[in-house]
Order: sequence, then C-alpha cells, then structure tokens
Amino acid sequence: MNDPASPLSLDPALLAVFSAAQIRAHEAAIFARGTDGYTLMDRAGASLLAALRSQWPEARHIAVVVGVGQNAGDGLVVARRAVEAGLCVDLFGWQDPADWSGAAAQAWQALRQAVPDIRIRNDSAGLSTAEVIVDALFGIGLNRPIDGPAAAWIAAINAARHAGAWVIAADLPSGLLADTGQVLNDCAVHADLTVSFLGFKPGLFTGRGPALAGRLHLALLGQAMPDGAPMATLLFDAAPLPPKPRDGHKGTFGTVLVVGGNRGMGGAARMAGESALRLGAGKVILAVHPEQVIGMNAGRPELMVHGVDGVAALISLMSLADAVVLGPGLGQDDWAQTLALAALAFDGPMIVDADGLRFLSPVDSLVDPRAQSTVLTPHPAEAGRLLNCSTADVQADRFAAARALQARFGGAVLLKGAGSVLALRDGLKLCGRGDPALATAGTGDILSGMVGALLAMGFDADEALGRAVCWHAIAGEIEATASGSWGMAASDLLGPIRALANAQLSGANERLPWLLN
Ligand SMILES: NC(=O)C1=CN([C@@H]2O[C@H](COP(=O)(O)OP(=O)(O)OC[C@H]3O[C@@H](n4cnc5c(N)ncnc54)[C@H](O)[C@@H]3O)[C@@H](O)[C@H]2O)[C@@H](O)CC1
Ligand SMILES: Nc1ncnc2c1ncn2[C@@H]1O[C@H](COP(=O)(O)OP(=O)(O)O)[C@@H](O)[C@H]1O
Ligand SMILES: [K+]
Repeated sequence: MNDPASPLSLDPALLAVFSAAQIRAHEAAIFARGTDGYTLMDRAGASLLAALRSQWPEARHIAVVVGVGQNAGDGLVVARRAVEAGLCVDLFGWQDPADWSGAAAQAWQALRQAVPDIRIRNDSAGLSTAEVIVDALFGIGLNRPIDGPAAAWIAAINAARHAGAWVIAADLPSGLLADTGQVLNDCAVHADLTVSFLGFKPGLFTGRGPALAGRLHLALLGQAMPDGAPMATLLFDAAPLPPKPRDGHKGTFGTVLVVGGNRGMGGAARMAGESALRLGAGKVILAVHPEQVIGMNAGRPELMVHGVDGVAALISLMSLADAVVLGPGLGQDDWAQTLALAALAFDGPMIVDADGLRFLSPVDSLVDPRAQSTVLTPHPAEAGRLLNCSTADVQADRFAAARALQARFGGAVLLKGAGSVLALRDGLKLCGRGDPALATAGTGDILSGMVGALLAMGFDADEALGRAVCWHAIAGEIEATASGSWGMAASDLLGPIRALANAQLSGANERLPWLLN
C-alpha cells in the first residue's frame, strides 16, 4: 500500500536514543574537535535554566541539589547563571568542593567567583522553601545502587515535590539507569521535567523512565547528533492508512482469523476480532471453543464465529485466512494446545499473543521463513516465561529481553508495558507514546487484532507492529485526555484507533518532547 507522509515532522534528533557509552564516545569526539568539557557543561546548565524559566516563568526561588560527579557541574552552572539572572538560589549537597574534578571543579570555581559567599547546605530543611528544585545528583555515571547521603537527598527532593515544589532533572532523574530505565533500591528522583543532554537516553522512555522523567526536553548543546546508529529509534506517530481504494471489495482488505476464545474467555477473542474489523480488515473469522459460539454471534454479528472442535475444522478456516491472530483467550488446556500447534503451522503472517506464546518453539535461525512473518507480543511476565527468567529480570533490561526473544523465536517482537520495546528486523524501536489508561485487561487483545488486520492487508511484520503499537498508544492518550486515565475500558480504544488510522484525529502533541539548542 502507498503511504502518505507521516503526520508529524519531528527533528530527527528527537527520534533517536543513545546508550551512555554512545554518549560518552560522542563527548570524546566533541572534545577531540576542540570544545572543552567546561564549555559543554556551561551550555548544559544554560539550557536547563532556559527550560526551567520557560516552564515556570514565575519561579523566583530555586534550589539546586548537587552530587559528586559531572552531573553536579551542570547544577553548579545553573546556580551561577540563576543568581546572575536575579533569582534566589540555594545550593544543597554533601560533597567537599575540593573533591570535584574536571569540568565540575571549574564550574565550582566559576560559581565561587560570581557568588563569593555561596555555600553548600547539608541539611535538607531549606528545600521546602524552593519553588523549583534542580536535581543534579546523578546522570549517566550512576553505576550502582544508591544509599547513604545520596539516598537521603533523593528522599528529600521527592518529599519537597510532594509538598508542592516542581522538580527539573539534569540529564536524567537521579537514580534512573540511563540504558535500561531500571531503578535500583527503589531510590530515584521523581521529576516534572528532564533536560537530556547531547542525546536522549533509552531509560527515559521505558521501564520506570516514563513515570519518573516527566516532560522531556533534548538539549544538543550546539552539537550535531552523535555519529553512527542510535541504540534505538523512537516511535511517536504512524502514517495513517492510504485512502481506501474506490474499487476495493472485502477480499481486497484481507481476512483475519482469530484463534482463541476458550471456555470463559470469549471476550478476549471478540475484542481482538472487533479491533481487526475496526482497523479495516475485510473479513474477520473467530475460531473459538464450540461453547462460545452462541453468545459471541449475538454480540457482534459482523464477526464470523465458528466453534472449532479439532484440527480439521481449524485447517479449513486457515485456508480462508490472510493472517492469523493466535492467542486471545486461548487458555492452556488440551483444546488450546491442539489448536495452537495446528495454527502455528499456518503458512502466512501471524501474530502470537497471550497463551498462544506458551506453545511456541525456538526457531533454528532468523532466516526461518515462518519466523520472518511472525509477530510476538508478550508482556513482561510472558516474556519471562519464554526466556526462563523472572519478570523482574525482564524489566531490568527490556532491550536485552526483547533482543533475546527475537534471537530465540525470530520475527518481530514487542515487549509490552510502559515504553514498549520493539525488536524488529531493522533494529530496536521504542514507543514514546502511551498512557497508564492502557493498563487494563483487554488492551493487549485490542492490539493483537490491530496487528492481525495490518498483516492481513499486506503490511510486513515490522510495519504492522510499528503502526499498531503507535496508534494503540496514542489512542490511550486520547482517551485519557478526554476522560482521565482511570476507568478506561479496552473497547473505548476502538473509536480513536479507527480515527487515527483514517487520519481523522491526531495525537495530543503537548506530550511530545522539545528540542533546545
Ligand atoms: N563531561 C562533560 O563535559 C559533560 C558532562 N555532563 C554531565 O555529566 C554527567 C556525567 O557525569 P559523570 O560521568 O561524572 O557521572 P555522574 O555525575 O552521573 O555520577 C558519577 C559519579 O557518581 C558516583 N556514583 C555512581 N553511582 C553512585 C551511587 N549509587 N552512589 C554514590 N555515588 C555514585 C561515581 O563514582 C562518580 O563519581 C552527565 O550525565 C551530564 O549531566 C554534561 O554537563 C555535558 C558535559
Ligand atoms: N503504564 C502503561 N503505559 C503505557 N502502556 C501500557 C501501560 N500498561 C500497559 N500498557 C499497554 O497495554 C497493553 C496491555 O496488554 P496486555 O498486558 O497483554 O493486557 P491483556 O492481556 O489484558 O490484554 C500493552 O499494549 C501495553 O504496552
Ligand atoms: K540528575
């Protein structure tokens, strides 16, 4: 299908995420070209202060909490520049200034020169009077669990935020691991705004990152983007479907077969079927447990519901399908196993979700043709089961988990949850959209039906998955903006999803990141 242009045009720098090692290599290249560390740090502090003043123009009293490394230097620059701009500034931390090194030591000297009576306060009581707190404790150098004074300062910042202060983080909310979005010891700053320097870090967008980072600004500090391929690219939007051809008929737009809907679990198959229909599939057939047929036929007459009691019946339905959705409400009993093994032999594009994932076998290689056109969409617990590890292990490094799943099972892999990670043939993608409204039963079934529809229309596995994930996440945002994040039912997504696919609705742009110089 021909694609119209993407509805949003974001600067390419906003679409890439770089690991801490890539950022460090980028810094080294900048230094090699003649820019020194302090010049860069001064720009970082200036960008942060500009973001602070634009977000909270009325704020007069700011607190800067500094740590032990170069992230502290960013905060020291902010303190100096804020004083120079006429703001009232308090500096907090536990570091002996003589222990700062490199650019941070220079930043301290510059601050001392500009504000000779500046002192570092080591009691957090004064934090409560600040309107905005600058978190300059840790950036990309965090490399172990936080305890001691740093943990106490993080608790104090979060308490002050709870009491009404705003928090802006330098580079990363302190405690968030740049590469994974993991937080150790449950100790991290909760920020309202994060200004990320030189390039976005993956941890801002997945795991705990989306909950802790707040709004995101990227400050390139006068530099081009880092050289080389980013660790992952971000998905913020997806092009709508092309116009529906005037001479199309239902056969043109593909037949989706949903295999699932075991006893007591018909709803999942029905939601997947409805979402396939609402995304534009020409025909949708449900292969469900025979006991489910009567109720499901009554609910949505457009779905062709077949009670399937064995392999022969399923194979005859598979012969009609352009794509199979295996898993919604499938269950784990003998009926489920018999159908799953038969469905996995389908010679065409397929998405495997939910209990369907239990019946996958590892593929021999990524060139396995079956694996090439398969989409797998586990949530973290399902991913843990497939990888023989705990959910916590999966969440500790969602990128590694998605890659490991792809290596073992092939195809396009989605690791679901806040900041969904996509392991595709052309690398890692990371969904930058979404809302906790989506954290409710059935939204995964809606997503699987969407992917099924796009596969049946002829989109390849990567494209189908990327579009579906994006529309699904934006639909969650739209519902949350309209009616709040609590209480959304999965089927509420269907209206916005249809509108997004038809380009009749665009996502709420105030959630998108900003670019600073
Ligand atoms: N080098 C430069 O010129 C620039 C650095 N920048 C800033 O520098 C940051 C990176 O600086 P660093 O590499 O010094 O790293 P950080 O300042 O993030 O922290 C590293 C320091 O903290 C210590 N540390 C790590 N984990 C700890 C823990 N759990 N408890 C206690 N101490 C811990 C380390 O031993 C090290 O001393 C970036 O995130 C960015 O904010 C930016 O200003 C851009 C320019
Ligand atoms: N906090 C969140 N933020 C954004 N998206 C979320 C969040 N929680 C869940 N989701 C999304 O909601 C969907 C839930 O799917 P899944 O866990 O399979 O639910 P179910 O099996 O009940 O359908 C996934 O697409 C997931 O990425
Ligand atoms: K920080």
